[in-house]
Amino acid sequence: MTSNYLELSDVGMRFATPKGWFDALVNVNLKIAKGEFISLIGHSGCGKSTVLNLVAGLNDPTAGGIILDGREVAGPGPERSVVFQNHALLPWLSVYQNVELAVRQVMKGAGKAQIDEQVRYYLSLVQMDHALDKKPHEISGGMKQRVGIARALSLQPKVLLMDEPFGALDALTRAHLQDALMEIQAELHNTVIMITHDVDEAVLLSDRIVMMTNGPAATIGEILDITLPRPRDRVALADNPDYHHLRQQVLSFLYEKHSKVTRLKSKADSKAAVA
Ligand SMILES: Nc1ncnc2c1ncn2[C@@H]1O[C@H](COP(=O)(O)OP(=O)(O)OP(=O)(O)O)[C@@H](O)[C@H]1O
Repeated sequence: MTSNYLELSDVGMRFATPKGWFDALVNVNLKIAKGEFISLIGHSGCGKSTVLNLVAGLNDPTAGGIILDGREVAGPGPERSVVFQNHALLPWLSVYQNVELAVRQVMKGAGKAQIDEQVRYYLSLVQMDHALDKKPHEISGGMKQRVGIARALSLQPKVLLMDEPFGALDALTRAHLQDALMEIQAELHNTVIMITHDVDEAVLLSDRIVMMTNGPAATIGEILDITLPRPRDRVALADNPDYHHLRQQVLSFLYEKHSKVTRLKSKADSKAAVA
């Protein structure tokens, strides 16, 4: 397993604003191995989505660069698919057709039967193969998110990017989707970067948690290895002292080392960052 399948080197992002330049990110360095599940966590506005957008190729970094599987990331591409908090299914297409559209994108020239097999495979992975003909408005928010994940996976991306994928769901639905994602991960071994605000979710799902400092000029503060054995069971973890220790380390980073007080200080610093 190479530890630099995806590599962010000295990445910086500076936005032009009406008040001048705004340094959102500075010196972001991160090496991610193939098949690794990474969570990005940090206070609101610290730059998590900016990192994800850079890896997605939606923005170009203003400093440094990003290499994926030996190639520099330049612009968006199907090898980096994104799942957003609010599913972006096409409302006039059925569940099946929404995934079919993505499958056709990566299986150009494939026969109908081959495409059909792929569409059904990815929808069965997220347990949505019972609702192939339903339209998005006929299914729940959790189901829509499942279809969104199936669609993103069906692109067979080198990296799956998830921006708070379960943020809009109720706690029970969220737990079901986290479990589904862990099962899929065990089967497909995707390389994943997921943004979350949920400490328990980050510890449950991740191989490493990347904790970001507060902006402006945010960067990676600490990286925590989550060594809990897999498969992970949320109920069993509730009694696991290692789980509680890891959880505590994330909470300490967020609320002691980089709490709101630090953020107020950073705000004063921001005047220096906005040239
Ligand atoms: N296009 C832009 N132009 C100017 N500033 C921007 C732009 N995009 C993001 N920013 C600023 O960069 C900083 C990081 O934003 P970003 O959305 O990445 O944070 P985040 O950690 O994802 O926040 P949240 O958790 O609230 O979604 C913020 O201060 C934001 O206002």
